[in-house]
Amino acid sequence: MGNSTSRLYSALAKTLNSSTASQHPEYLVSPDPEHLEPIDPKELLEECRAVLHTRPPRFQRDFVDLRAECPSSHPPIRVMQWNILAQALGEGKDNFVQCPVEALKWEERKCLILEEILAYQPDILCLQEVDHYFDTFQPLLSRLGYQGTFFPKPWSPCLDVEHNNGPDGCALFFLQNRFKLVNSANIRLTAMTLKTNQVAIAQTLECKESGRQFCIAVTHLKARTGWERFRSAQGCDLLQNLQNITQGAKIPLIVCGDFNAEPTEEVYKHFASSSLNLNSAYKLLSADGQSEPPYTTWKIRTSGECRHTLDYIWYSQRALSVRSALDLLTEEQIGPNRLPSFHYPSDHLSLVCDFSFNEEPDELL
Ligand SMILES: NC(=O)C1=CN([C@@H]2O[C@H](COP(=O)(O)OP(=O)(O)OC[C@H]3O[C@@H](n4cnc5c(N)ncnc54)[C@H](OP(=O)(O)O)[C@@H]3O)[C@@H](O)[C@H]2O)C=CC1
Ligand SMILES: [Mg+2]
Repeated sequence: MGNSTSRLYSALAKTLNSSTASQHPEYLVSPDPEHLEPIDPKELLEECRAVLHTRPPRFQRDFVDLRAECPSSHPPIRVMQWNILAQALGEGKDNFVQCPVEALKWEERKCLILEEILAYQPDILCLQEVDHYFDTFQPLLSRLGYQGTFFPKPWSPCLDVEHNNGPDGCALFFLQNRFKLVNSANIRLTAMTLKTNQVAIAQTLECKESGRQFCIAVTHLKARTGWERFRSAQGCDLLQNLQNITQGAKIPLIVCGDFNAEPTEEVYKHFASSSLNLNSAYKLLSADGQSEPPYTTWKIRTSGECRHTLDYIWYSQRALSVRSALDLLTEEQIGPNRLPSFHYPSDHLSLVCDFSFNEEPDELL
């Protein structure tokens, strides 16, 4: 084993073993300063693949070119949106009846999540249902060059699960060599003036190459049927916050989230028709550019099969262009037992887009 490999092994092994080594809740343990040196992403990927050697290989997903003729002097901004499935919810609450419990083992599922992130190397990572921020994602991703922010849900349902790892919440990571943080806001969403259990993070970033600023936000709205009006109110509150943060749509905006709402719902319509002038990036994968994908989550619960489009990447359509988007897994790849599985770690698919700034001046938002 070479030096770099053994160094790397200790990095991943440390996060794997931290729960047994600590007397404190795992999520409260600060990373050991000795383990903060940079990691080579290729080496971490190899390490993850070694842990996953008994699992089937990852599925191939291709990027679809959406604006091949779009000339840009700057590299695109790659954004990943992903509800990674909280470990406590997957094991204790979600009731994925066709998913074997062994497929949910954190030691391996963690590596599947990291493998997905390392495979696409996003510049910005917007995650929901993160209940391993402090012990896993923050230490590892910071060593890969990301700056992270975590905002837990005030009353995370993870806390009801025995042997939980702390609350779940939204996390936002960006590559420090590409962006400078200008402004950051943790938002507890309200619904009709009442404080709710759902949160968002919104950050204004400046591209180090182009000097251009934009706002990136991540959220996870209230789940379940019967809560449509509640989600709609949460969406209105988020839009109002984003109006203020973008100085009335002067700053280009990208909003990633698990909205827990189909495109037919009111909250989707609020986002599609807002004065922020947003479009949903994954619509561009459809033949007419007007239809959302047929699913972004697909699972089987005791109540039956749930196939829904709930996850979105919204963007300021006059200021930004989507250069490409990562295709979804096909029904055949997802398989008859649906998600999560030995192949794929979450019940939600990751969405990944490459954005570039349009050449037009900012007033054309
Ligand atoms: N201690 C206290 O005083 C309080 C505790 N709580 C706890 O929080 C919970 C509610 O929190 P809230 O944030 O409103 O939760 P949500 O209704 O938004 O759902 C929470 C999670 O459950 C998942 N989920 C969705 N549908 C189902 C389903 N059919 N079966 C199992 N899981 C599902 C969601 O995943 P996805 O988004 O992927 O669909 C989501 O991550 C309560 O059940 C309680 O446990 C809440 C308030 C106060
Ligand atoms: Mg969930």
